[in-house]
Amino acid sequence: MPLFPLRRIASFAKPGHFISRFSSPTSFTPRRFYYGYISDSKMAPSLEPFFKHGAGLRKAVAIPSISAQDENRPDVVRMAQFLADELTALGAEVQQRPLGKQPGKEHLELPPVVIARYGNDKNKRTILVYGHYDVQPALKEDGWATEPFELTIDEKDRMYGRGSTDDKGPVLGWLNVIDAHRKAGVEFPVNLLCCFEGMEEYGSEGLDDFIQAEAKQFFKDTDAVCISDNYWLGTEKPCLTYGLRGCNYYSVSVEGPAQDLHSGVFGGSAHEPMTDLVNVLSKLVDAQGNILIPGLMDLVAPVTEEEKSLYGDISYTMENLHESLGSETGIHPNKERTLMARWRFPSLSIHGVEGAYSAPGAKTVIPAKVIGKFSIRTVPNMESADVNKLVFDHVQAEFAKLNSKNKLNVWLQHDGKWWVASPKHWNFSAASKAVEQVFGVAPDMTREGGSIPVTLTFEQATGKNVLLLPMGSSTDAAHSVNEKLDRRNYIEGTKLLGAYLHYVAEEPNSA
Ligand SMILES: C[C@H](N)C(=O)N[C@@H](Cc1c[nH]cn1)C(=O)O
Ligand SMILES: [Zn+2]
Ligand SMILES: [Zn+2]
Repeated sequence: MPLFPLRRIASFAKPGHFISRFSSPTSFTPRRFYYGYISDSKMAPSLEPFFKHGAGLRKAVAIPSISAQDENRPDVVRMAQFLADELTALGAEVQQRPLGKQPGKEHLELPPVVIARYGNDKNKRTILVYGHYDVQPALKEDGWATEPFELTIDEKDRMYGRGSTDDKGPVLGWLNVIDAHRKAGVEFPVNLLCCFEGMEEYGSEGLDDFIQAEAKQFFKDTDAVCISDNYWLGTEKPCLTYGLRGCNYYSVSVEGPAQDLHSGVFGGSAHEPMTDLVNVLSKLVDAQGNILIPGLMDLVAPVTEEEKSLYGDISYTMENLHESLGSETGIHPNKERTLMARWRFPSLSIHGVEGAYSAPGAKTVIPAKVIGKFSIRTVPNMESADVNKLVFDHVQAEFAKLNSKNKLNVWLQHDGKWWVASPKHWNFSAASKAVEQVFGVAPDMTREGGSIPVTLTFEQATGKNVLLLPMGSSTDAAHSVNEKLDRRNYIEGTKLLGAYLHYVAEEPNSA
């Protein structure tokens, strides 16, 4: 790896250099835009029209690419086109690959996978980066302080908007890195393959088969994989992530009456679906987070003494937990147990009920059919089929105890496997050096409580090491109201992705 690009990237890591031009709209001129230094003192509080991909994040957030809502499918497709156009303008070879019909919703076409290649030099390593361009649902009336699909920057440089941290900010981070190298005239250190999907928040429908099929085709040159789609443990210290929990997502429906009923007329004389459902849901998990499904915890691999010893050194405090919760309602008394609950043990969450009255005001209706939704985050060594059997048997058994004449159905909506990798690989060493360069600290090695279903697929299909390199922080509220990405994380995170690619280029092969 020639020294020159690394020197350039070292200066790129210092405040005030080219990435910071996107924080200085007032001093923007085309001449200075060309890799020009703009002093920090001129930083303006807003991200308005500066540098293409700062503006790009605003445009991306404005597209409500909600994969879970059928009516937003055209927006998801529009978002794919947006990314494809941006990548093409940056000089990448881009394809939008169809994935066919959505299983169970055959009237809907799955959104395309956007794949791209930037560089094709046999003497360079090839890094495959994955991200997703779909987002969770969001409505202003859910409690957002601002419009969810309008990037809004406050006085503390927090950039609010659905998808800002999960995962449009990180995806655009990769594009920013390409753009910055082109503008700076710095040779790109690796060949980059991109794989950006539009169904991650709905269980990555269709992507596994695509990755398997392309492993020896489009992805064949891959030397390592990097995914930026999770979060730091706190707000100050970056981390590298080597594990994820899996996710089995279930629906349970209860139905009886032919239509909704007047509760004054029929209350007390008919079995009520909502009452049955609430009873069944209450038998899944207790208030301390203990899963009540018999046999489920027996599937979990025992925690070793060596593993336990890793938790003490992680930079995390109960204050970090409280800050990201926005309250002091954590279950466990200390950081070790809290982190184990998040990374090492399964959890069961109840997400909502379809068909139940949820608008403000008092409506005295008995819903005729309700569908409860819950998911289980899985960990080693839980196999999806075993989990499903225990869940289905338990739900049916609890329903039977109610002696209700209603009808219950329970089914799996989607599942994704847990993943744990070895961080002793050049991919992780390169990222660790990049963190030290950009942030001046060694990263924590973490696992993540959330799920990225295709991580394991990439590992198995390519046979290569996978690294998770997060950009956002613990207070970003991904999936929640007021999701945000701090401008600092966006800027420094973009530098981190760029520095990582330079270290990848010079890191020796792992033993
Ligand atoms: C960690 C990642 N950014 C994420 O949010 N993943 C989702 C994936 C998922 C699984 N089932 C449905 N979506 C998550 O962990 O909820
Ligand atoms: Zn995500
Ligand atoms: Zn997500």
